[in-house]
Amino acid sequence: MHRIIVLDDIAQEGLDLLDAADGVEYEIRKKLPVDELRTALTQFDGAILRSGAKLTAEVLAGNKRLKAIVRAGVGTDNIDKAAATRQGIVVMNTPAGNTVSTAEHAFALMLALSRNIAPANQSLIEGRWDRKKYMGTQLAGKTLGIVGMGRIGREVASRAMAFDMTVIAYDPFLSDDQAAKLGLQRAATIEDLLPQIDYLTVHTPLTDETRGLIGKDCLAKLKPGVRVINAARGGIYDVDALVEGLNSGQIGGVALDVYEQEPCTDSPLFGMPGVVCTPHLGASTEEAQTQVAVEGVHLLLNFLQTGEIKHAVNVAALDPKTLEEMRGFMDVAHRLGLLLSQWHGGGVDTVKLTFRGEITGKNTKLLTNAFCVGLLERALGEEINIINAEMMLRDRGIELCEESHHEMSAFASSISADVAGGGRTVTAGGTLLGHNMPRLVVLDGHRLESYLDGNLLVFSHQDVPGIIGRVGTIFGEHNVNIAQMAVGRSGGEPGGSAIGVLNLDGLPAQAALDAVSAVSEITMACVVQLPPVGQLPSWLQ
Ligand SMILES: NC(=O)c1ccc[n+]([C@@H]2O[C@H](COP(=O)([O-])OP(=O)(O)OC[C@H]3O[C@@H](n4cnc5c(N)ncnc54)[C@H](O)[C@@H]3O)[C@@H](O)[C@H]2O)c1
Ligand SMILES: O=C(O)CC[C@@H](O)C(=O)O
Repeated sequence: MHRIIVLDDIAQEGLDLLDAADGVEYEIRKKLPVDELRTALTQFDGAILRSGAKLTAEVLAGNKRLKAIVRAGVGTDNIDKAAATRQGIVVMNTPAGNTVSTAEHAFALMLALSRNIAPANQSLIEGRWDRKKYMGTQLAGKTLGIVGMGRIGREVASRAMAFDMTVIAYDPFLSDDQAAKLGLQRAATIEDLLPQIDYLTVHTPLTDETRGLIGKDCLAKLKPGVRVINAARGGIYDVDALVEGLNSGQIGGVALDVYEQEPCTDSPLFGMPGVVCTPHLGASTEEAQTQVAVEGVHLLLNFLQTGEIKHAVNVAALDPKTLEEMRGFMDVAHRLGLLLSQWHGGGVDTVKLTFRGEITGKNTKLLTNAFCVGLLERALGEEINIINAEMMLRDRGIELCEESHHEMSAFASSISADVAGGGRTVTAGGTLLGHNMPRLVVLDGHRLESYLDGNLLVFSHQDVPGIIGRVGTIFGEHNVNIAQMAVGRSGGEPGGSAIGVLNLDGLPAQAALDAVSAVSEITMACVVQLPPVGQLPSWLQ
């Protein structure tokens, strides 16, 4: 049974889907204090929320059950994504469901500012007929500056053009070609845009870069009387600068839907002339809320029931078809990680992964993540999965580098990994035979073909006659059956170094290992434990 917690109001259509889903139960728990929220979250597999609940690092700390968080909406700034990633929790959003509603709200705010809708309404209901006082400006013929030309920015732009406005936009990802296709002008920098516009609207996420993006310096570059709108995130405009600009007349009007701290019932801007504010209503339409709730619930159910990852903001997407295609090689990568963590022995500083052949045409990030899980899971146990593995590795100061070479080696596709640290570098290469037969094909420069399956004895030795026989005898004496055996020599010539890999039916006793290690030609021997072939970790099933 998958348990889902609903942390904010979501549309009934979304709840109906939860009611109808097999093997799912849900609880609606809103506005929980931090301690209760932390405890509650430990009892659920998935969570769905809007912008009300705050999933901080503190709230997620120590949670071993939660696997997915879905934001029914766009902005995920109320979720600590680094903390979620570290705990292996996938965070997904519904990027497009409220785009049009939010663009329309930004536009409504722009119109409200231009025609003094809010103060004129207030004055009328207070008994005055102030037609002269509320003289407005028309939008046609004016220039709108848009910072952030993603989904919402583009919808605002097309509406502005329909109102006969000129649009100038700044977005680091907007090219001249795209701007031309959209019928607008591209500004190379925000500073270039500011002196040319009559209205300014921002449609960026709140990031370290956009926090305080429009502050005193920027506002000073505006034409006097410019009207500014924010239906993106509080914090993008500097509120003190807005107050100062309104007082000096540099700014003609301010419309806000969003605030640095929400809920926000107190702001120096509230009540100032020329200010109109709404309580984060951009996405509050029936249409948007139905879309984000339905899409969000589908995302959560699909993830919990099939492992599909779509619209994730902290990991690569993983749909069932890709998982099916990649499962075999992800299994190889995971087994190589497990093997090298045991063969290296610990104290890893760097990891280099090389992908060759056909597999490079696929999403090799999945292979990287699967390898990292294998490398770390003996140390970190069930806490690690393909969502958090790379971050966990980097958090431990381990450098990771990945290379892809389209040309094939001896195999249609192969993965090789170099793991270095503490003065020792170990290398393993693997491939997949058929759909589900993972093979080790190189170990520390020695070519071989060994099953990546179950308990292995790996031993490096001098390539002289009699070694295999002696190891076989020792294991015979200790009643350990050898199921398969592979030996590889460096350079292919006899007499150099060699590596043996034995697949054992059981784990050898320490006395057997000591006896093997005591053979003078054996330089190193180690038992490597891998899952039996066909036994997949939960994230690969
Ligand atoms: N008021 C609401 O209810 C409401 C509803 C939906 C979304 N939002 C907010 O609107 C934001 C935008 O939503 P979207 O769907 O258009 O997102 P989006 O990802 O499609 O677009 C964001 C754009 O901002 C650009 N950008 C990022 N940093 C920038 C910078 N420093 N300068 C200029 N451009 C920059 C990006 O390149 C991208 O094109 C969301 O992040 C969310 O916070 C608010
Ligand atoms: O949940 C809401 O209504 C706010 C949504 C909006 O801010 C978003 O980022 O999608």
